[in-house]
Order: sequence, then structure tokens, then C-alpha cells
Amino acid sequence: MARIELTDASVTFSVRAQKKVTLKEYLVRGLFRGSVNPAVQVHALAGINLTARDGDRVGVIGHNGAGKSTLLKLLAGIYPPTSGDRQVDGKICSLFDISLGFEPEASGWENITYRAYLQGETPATLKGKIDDIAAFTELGDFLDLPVRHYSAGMLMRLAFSIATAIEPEVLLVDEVLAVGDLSFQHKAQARMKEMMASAAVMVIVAHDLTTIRDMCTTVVWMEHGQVRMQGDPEEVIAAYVESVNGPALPRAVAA
Ligand SMILES: Nc1ncnc2c1ncn2[C@@H]1O[C@H](COP(=O)(O)OP(=O)(O)OP(=O)(O)O)[C@@H](O)[C@H]1O
Repeated sequence: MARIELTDASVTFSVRAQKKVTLKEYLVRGLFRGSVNPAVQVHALAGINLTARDGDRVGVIGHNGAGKSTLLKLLAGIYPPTSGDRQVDGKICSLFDISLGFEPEASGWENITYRAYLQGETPATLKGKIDDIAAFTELGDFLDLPVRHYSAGMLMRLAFSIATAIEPEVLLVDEVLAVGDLSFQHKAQARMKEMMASAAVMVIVAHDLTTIRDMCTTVVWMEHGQVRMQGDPEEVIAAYVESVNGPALPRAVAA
């Protein structure tokens, strides 16, 4: 059984306003004010409680910078909670930031192998899949070349084909994922639909509210790193739209 459980989970980043401090600034400001370039705490997520089990489809909505992507990364295990607890049971597939982390000097084939192992494949299980992964990329002989020679779209094809080669129990998706050219996008969307249907639990971040309404069993509205509201998709989406547009005008009553 797949399960996601966040209990009072927070993620805080410690960032510095300036990248470099000149010697003059260091001497002048450092002498009089203590720290020259103090760390600022960014509370990307604060006190998040979220539970999802088999069959749940969770849509995450909210304004830019509300913490949606950070929530996906927390669920994926990329960011550990600064405080609180994260429990995720089940094989995870993360469909966001997928083209990061390739080995530039290694060939497409080698990168398929490295990534597949990271995704939990073994030499035996990969043997039965590697040709399908390669065929899905449609990259042909390019797979023999180091991936530093690939275009951004080609890297995306490779990344998507590998990421979607597993049958995940927990699927984490960022709707903004644009994969390759038009023909590949059709193929990619069809594959994503299959995965969304078969995954036990899905969490999807999207700005397109129609997608969320059609797909999700529950919706989380994020605001300034916190959950403003969660529950029934129609109710949460209506409240979110009202907060963005203002209350709906009363209907004119016929005289
Ligand atoms: N690695 C990081 N280091 C520092 N701050 C970060 C980092 N990642 C996110 N943040 C901050 O956390 C907050 C939430 O960002 P996040 O990307 O999760 O928002 P979002 O809701 O996904 O936004 P958008 O809709 O624009 O994609 C923002 O203030 C952002 O600047």
C-alpha cells in the first residue's frame, strides 16, 4: 500500500543576500554591524500536514512562490524537512527537474544505465527494459554519443524516457513539464496519462485549474508556504478563484 504523510513539516532555506562581499564592505560594515552578509531564513514551507493513500489524487495550487515545488521536492526526498516529519511508502517517480544531473561525458546508453540504477532497477530488471527506453527516446545513433552533444530537447527526451520507465506507486508531477518537440509531447502526454491512471498515489502541481478539477480527488491550496485550505476540489478551487478575482457578482434578478 502506498502512502504519503507529512506531519507539521517545514522547510527553511538559509540564504545570503549578496553573493560576494568586497574587502571594503567587509571592513567597513563588519567593523560596525557585526555580520557583513547575514543569512536570511526563507520559510518555504511551514507546518504542512498532508495525508494521501491508495487512490488519492492530490492537486496543489497557489500563487507563484507559494511553496508548491518545494512541497513536491519534500515529498520526493530531495529536501529533508527542517522540522516535522515526512513518511512516503512506495516507489516514487518524480516528473520534475528531470533533465538535471546527467553525466555529460557519458553516452546516452550509459546515462540510461546510471539513472535506471538510481531509480531502483537492477542489471537483471534493466535488461528487459533498456531497449524500450532507448526506442521511446527516438534518438537512434545519438545514444552512442556523450550527452554533452545533445540539444536541450534531446536531453529532455532521454530524461523523460528513463523517468517513466518504472511503474511508480507514488507519482509526483509538475504540470509545467514540457518535453521535446510537438510529436514527442503527444507521446509523452499519453505516457503520463497511463502513469497517472496506474500510480497508487499522485500529487500534481498545476496552474491549470481545469486539469486539477478533472483529475484530482482532493486539492491543497498553498499560500506563503502554508496550506490555506485543503479538501474537496470544487470547494477549494472556488475559494482560490474568489481570492484571486474577488467575490462573484450577484446575478441580476429579472424585474
Ligand atoms: N533552493 C532554494 N533556496 C532558497 N529559497 C528557495 C529555494 N527553493 C525555493 N525557495 C523559496 O521558497 C519559496 C517557495 O518557492 P517554490 O518554488 O516552492 O514556489 P512555487 O509555489 O512552486 O512557485 P511557482 O508557481 O512560481 O513555481 C520562494 O520564496 C522561493 O524563493
